[in-house]
Amino acid sequence: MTGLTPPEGATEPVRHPDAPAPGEPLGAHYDQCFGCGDQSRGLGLSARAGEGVSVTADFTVGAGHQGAPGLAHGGVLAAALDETLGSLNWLQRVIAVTGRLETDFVRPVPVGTELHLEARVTAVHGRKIYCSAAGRIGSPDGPLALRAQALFIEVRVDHFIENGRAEEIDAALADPDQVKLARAFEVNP
Ligand SMILES: CCCCCCCC/C=C\CCCCCCCC(=O)SCCNC(=O)CCNC(=O)[C@H](O)C(C)(C)COP(=O)(O)OP(=O)(O)OC[C@H]1O[C@@H](n2cnc3c(N)ncnc32)[C@H](O)[C@@H]1OP(=O)(O)O
Repeated sequence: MTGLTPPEGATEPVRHPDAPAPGEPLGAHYDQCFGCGDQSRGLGLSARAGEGVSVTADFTVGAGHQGAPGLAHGGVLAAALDETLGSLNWLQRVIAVTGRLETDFVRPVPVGTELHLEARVTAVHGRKIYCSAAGRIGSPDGPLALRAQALFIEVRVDHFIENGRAEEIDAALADPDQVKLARAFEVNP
């Protein structure tokens, strides 16, 4: 029992009526995010809305992402999967954080690789959002390098306000664009 199998009574995911159209870039949820933000040491990952409750994202493995010589670090690849899965929030207009992430590393990923990621929600049960993701080398149809199953848990904005370091939370709360973005996720139809 891994906690990654949707229980009886789980339902199909619902695409929010105001979700970005398929192909539309999702942008960063926070400019200091390691995954999608504007950080020199980050992944610089850019995600786009897909069909249904799915997203795609591209990420180029840089020299700063190595584990073994010339190869991507597994933790960095897991972070890229995590970020892509996190982008599914935009399609559902709920805020959710990773509870569990199980990753299969299927083949090594060399530095310089353009990794094409895809993630989708498979089922929802209360606050629990069951998702899967994959990463392919070179093109969306390229060789499979990564596979993941995940459980995200829906939270309120207060999750960040109560738990984040005061310095960054105060700055985020003083930024009207950031507040607007965060609150938009909490208004459901
Ligand atoms: C204006 C200022 C603010 C600005 C805000 C900015 C906008 C933000 C927008 C978007 C942000 C998205 C960011 C995406 C980034 C990429 C994704 C990440 O990396 S997220 C970071 C890594 N993850 C964590 O840090 C979670 C740490 N964990 C926790 O905080 C808690 O454990 C949490 C919230 C996950 C659950 O805690 P509970 O107290 O709320 O709920 P309980 O009752 O424990 O769990 C609910 C249900 O889920 C199951 N569950 C929880 N964790 C599980 C696990 N690991 N495996 C299996 N089941 C689990 C439980 O068994 C329970 O199930 P049953 O309802 O009883 O059936």
